[in-house]
Amino acid sequence: MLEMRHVSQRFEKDILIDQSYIFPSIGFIGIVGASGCGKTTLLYILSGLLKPDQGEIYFNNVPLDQDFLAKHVTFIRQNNDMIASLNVEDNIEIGCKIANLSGLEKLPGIVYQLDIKRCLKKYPSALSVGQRKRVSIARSLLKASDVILCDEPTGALHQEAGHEVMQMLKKASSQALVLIVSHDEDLLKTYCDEIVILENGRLKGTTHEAHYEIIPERKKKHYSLLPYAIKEVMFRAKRLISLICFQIILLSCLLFMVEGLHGLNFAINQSVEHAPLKNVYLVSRKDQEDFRLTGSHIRPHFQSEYGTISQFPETMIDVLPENHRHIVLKSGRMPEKENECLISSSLESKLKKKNVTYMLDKAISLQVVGVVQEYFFRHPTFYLPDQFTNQHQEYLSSSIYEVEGKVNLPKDSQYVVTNDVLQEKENYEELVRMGKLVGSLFIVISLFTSLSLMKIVFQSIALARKLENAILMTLGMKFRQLIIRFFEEGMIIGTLIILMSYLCCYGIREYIHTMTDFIKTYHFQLTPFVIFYNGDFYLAVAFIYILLVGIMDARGIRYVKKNEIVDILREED
Ligand SMILES: Nc1ncnc2c1ncn2[C@@H]1O[C@H](COP(=O)(O)OP(=O)(O)OP(=O)(O)O)[C@@H](O)[C@H]1O
Repeated sequence: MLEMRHVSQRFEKDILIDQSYIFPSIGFIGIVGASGCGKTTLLYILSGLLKPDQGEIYFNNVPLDQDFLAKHVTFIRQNNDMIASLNVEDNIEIGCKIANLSGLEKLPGIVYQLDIKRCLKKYPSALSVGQRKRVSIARSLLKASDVILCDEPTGALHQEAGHEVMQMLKKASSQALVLIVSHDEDLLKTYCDEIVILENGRLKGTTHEAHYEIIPERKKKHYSLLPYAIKEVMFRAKRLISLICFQIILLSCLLFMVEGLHGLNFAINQSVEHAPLKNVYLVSRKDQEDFRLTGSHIRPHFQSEYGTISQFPETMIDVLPENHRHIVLKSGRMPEKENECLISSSLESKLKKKNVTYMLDKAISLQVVGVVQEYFFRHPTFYLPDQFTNQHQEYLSSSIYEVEGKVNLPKDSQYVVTNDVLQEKENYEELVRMGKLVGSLFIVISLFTSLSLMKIVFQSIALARKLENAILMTLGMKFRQLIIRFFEEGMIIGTLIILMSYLCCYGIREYIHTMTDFIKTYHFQLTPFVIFYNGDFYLAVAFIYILLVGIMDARGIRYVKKNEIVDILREED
């Protein structure tokens, strides 16, 4: 039983003046009145969508709460009361799903009764006005609404269809209170049990005796509205496609840049780790004078530059350290005799035969017995064994010493200590640091730009969906549910973008892997599927990004303020 107690409402004029009225629990009641007298406003007040200036509405002697609309009411409007992204079946079921009411199994019977089976998979845009009304009535029947509020349901229908709708509503009124606003008094007189006239803020009709009944609680069933969010995203795909593509390109670039820098760092470290001379320090005096430095793992520097390898005049010649366990050979073995040597892998392809000639004071024949694996640093080098220098003492310097290992280095500050490998590492690291700085700047600027773009797109979509969201609220959707819906949609879009970006990035990596020379040099380490050591980074990026897109989309809720629902609906009317 729906009851008004001392309800007053005023806009520019009085719509309702201290009105108390009791509607019956079931029955078909028509509401008539001059245009602009407030009939639609009365329906909004009775549904709970509009809080009156004064007074209160009671349903079964209880003031309306926020569940009233969802649980007990179906609002049938003259124009649009359907969700464009959902087909007819979803549009009928959504009433129950929003309110978490069971009873979906009744759908086939209701569809048959209203003769809309053929339309079930159609979208609202493909329906006639009459079919739309049938869908709205089906929604109210499926939900077993106690109150059905109809605002000019036959307004846009031709006569025959109007009668059909009235017959259906009449049938529904045997189990519910159907309140119908119409200008067609004859139609109302034909079908309605009673007619109430709204005039000068007063309701003229037969108010009923208070008769409260206990309405048994409807069986609850929890439904997820996520499938509807997915359908909404698909429905808006055309508007989102350019945004999504832009985001994918941007994110792929960012990920690829991070990958590149990360790979570069990795490759540099690996290169240092296995560089033959990584532990060899050259020690000289600041004044360049000769001196004597003795101790374990210390030897005079071999001045290899006094001679060249005849076939490779530009290459470097170094002496292998005593401790060479860290050296990785690509092929062959370590030298065991004085005339055996190693070459770095960048020389391998140029070496025609295993024997080379070292032009020192005389021509010395060397045999290449192994190839040193190179990582990031690529230096065409010949590595001579320690024994070789023993045979050519005249080339040992007395002003530069080679010291293996940091612990053996002299502490005195008059010495100059250098290590080519570490020096090179520092130089490259400096470059990577600069790359990171520029990269971070690029990331911040492009993220800011792309998020601003996203904001504009989401804003325009949210504005276009104002009416649809208001309709969802007339179906009983609560503000909280609407925020979650927006948020879910944003997360779906974010997830889509992230997955596509990772795939795209993975694709680029795979492509680069086909360029073997490049990859040998730069060692890209892309791990888009969050498996390896930088997995945490990708997971964090994905999580933050998806959350951010969800929040940005949820901000669209500000265009559907609770107290503006009625205004949005009125704008459409
Ligand atoms: N939210 C609002 N803000 C300001 N004025 C409003 C608002 N809602 C309704 N009105 C005004 O209240 C009056 C009643 O409007 P309402 O739409 O309820 O009348 P109605 O009887 O349904 O009219 P019609 O029969 O032409 O559809 C109108 O003058 C309208 O402009």
